[in-house]
Amino acid sequence: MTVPRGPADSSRVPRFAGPATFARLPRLDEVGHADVAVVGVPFDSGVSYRPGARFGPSAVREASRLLRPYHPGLDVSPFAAMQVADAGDIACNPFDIHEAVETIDEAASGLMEGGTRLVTVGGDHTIALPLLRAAARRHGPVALLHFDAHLDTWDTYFGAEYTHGTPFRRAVEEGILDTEAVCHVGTRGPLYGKKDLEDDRRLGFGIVTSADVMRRGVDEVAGALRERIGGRPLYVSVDIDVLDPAHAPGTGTPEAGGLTSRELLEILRGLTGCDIVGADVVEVAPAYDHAEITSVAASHVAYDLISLLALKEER
Ligand SMILES: N=C(N)NCCCC(=O)O
Ligand SMILES: [Zn+2]
Ligand SMILES: [Zn+2]
Repeated sequence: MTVPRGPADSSRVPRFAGPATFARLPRLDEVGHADVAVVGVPFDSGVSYRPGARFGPSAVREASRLLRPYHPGLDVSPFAAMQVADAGDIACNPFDIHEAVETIDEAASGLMEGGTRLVTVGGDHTIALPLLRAAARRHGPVALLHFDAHLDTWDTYFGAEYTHGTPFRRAVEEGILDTEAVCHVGTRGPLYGKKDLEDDRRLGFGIVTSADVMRRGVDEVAGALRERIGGRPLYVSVDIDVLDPAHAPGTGTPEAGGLTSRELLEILRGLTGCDIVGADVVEVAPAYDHAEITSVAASHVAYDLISLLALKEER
């Protein structure tokens, strides 16, 4: 039997028919081994404000039905260049965050055996910590590009160490990030105090704010990021709230003054040549969405990340 590859043929099966996998790709159990697996983590017990990101993975899969096989901006057909499959969802405990973090780490590590790279769809930002642990176990401390309205380097909320506002402080404490190359992109909005920024700087992070992107432009920003990252193994974490609420209303902690989806996609496309070892797209909360604005944006972000991985495969 031939192993399926790439999306179902949309001239034979309408895009809107059948159960949703990401981009109508085959399931991992149908292909055996994948170069890249898209995996959902329907977990949102770490949120500090609006809940609902547990429904992100299924919303992003639904919104990804219209993605097409060729990426003109990057000149690549990602699903032809490599085997990309949908690994389904990691089922984790919604009542016990510590257990969920362990489950995500173990499941991600299992999926990465044999060299599969993961593009994970959340879920709230808590999940980045176990995903980084799994990435670092395989690659050593990784460089991090973190697209977000928020720093997510706060210490604790209500005494809790694992929340969607704290994954990157934990990651630095654990030594799983290469702090020579860790950077937030798109941050903005009110903070708890000036100390948030001082702590963040002390942890090693660079910041390109949302306003910096507007003033400097996407090409200059992407060039500077590329230079800082160099040849290091790179993890890319995209909190969809990096986008302006006009471009991504369906999220839990929206902040005015964000990136456009065009700016975000163009910065990502500027990362060609970086050694991306894993990525996530998190914080899509479909209950606050309209007309799939947010889940369509997230599906395109995931598609661009997969396309960058495909370019790496082609070289
Ligand atoms: N959306 C994420 N990941 N974090 C937001 C935390 C903001 C706060 O609770 O103040
Ligand atoms: Zn955020
Ligand atoms: Zn975040």
